[in-house]
Amino acid sequence: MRYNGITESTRVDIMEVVCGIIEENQTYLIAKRGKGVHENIWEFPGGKIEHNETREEAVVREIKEELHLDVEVLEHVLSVVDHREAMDIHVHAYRCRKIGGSLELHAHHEVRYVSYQELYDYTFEPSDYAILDGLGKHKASLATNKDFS
Ligand SMILES: Nc1nc2c([nH]c(=O)n2[C@H]2C[C@H](O)[C@@H](COP(=O)(O)OP(=O)(O)OP(=O)(O)O)O2)c(=O)[nH]1
Ligand SMILES: [Mg+2]
Repeated sequence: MRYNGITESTRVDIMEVVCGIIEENQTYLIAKRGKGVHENIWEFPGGKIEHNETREEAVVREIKEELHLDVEVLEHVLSVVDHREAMDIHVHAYRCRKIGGSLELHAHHEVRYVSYQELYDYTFEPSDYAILDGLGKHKASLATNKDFS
């Protein structure tokens, strides 16, 4: 069978995932994955986009479900593609700000707020290092914007 000119054997499924980079006082929230797939890997909280929701809505929902925090999405930072054997994972990363809620861990073993430099001391999903680099570039451009404090 063919899908848009691509044979079935080469067709790659795509999983669309969002994650939120929650900033607080020049630090960023990272979370250590709990029991299940990729346990103990550090990540930015998030997950799969559901039908009929925007990426921004998915960030807000996932962070509420996983950490019981209310966040406001500030802006898109970067989207990366992780080519896995079974599928391609598209990860869309957004800067966020906490606006409410009290931390509860529903999907992770632990969270930490760390500085930008400290992020590189942790083991993330391979594709997340591109997000760290993108965040660095984003920070640099924001620093030149006087409207950003
Ligand atoms: N949450 C999150 N997932 C990431 C990141 N980078 C990355 O490659 N992924 C991958 C890991 C997973 O294979 C995939 C799906 O994310 P997830 O496991 O958090 O999805 P979810 O919260 O919807 O999980 P579930 O309800 O299906 O248990 O995305 C990241 O920074 N944050
Ligand atoms: Mg998740």
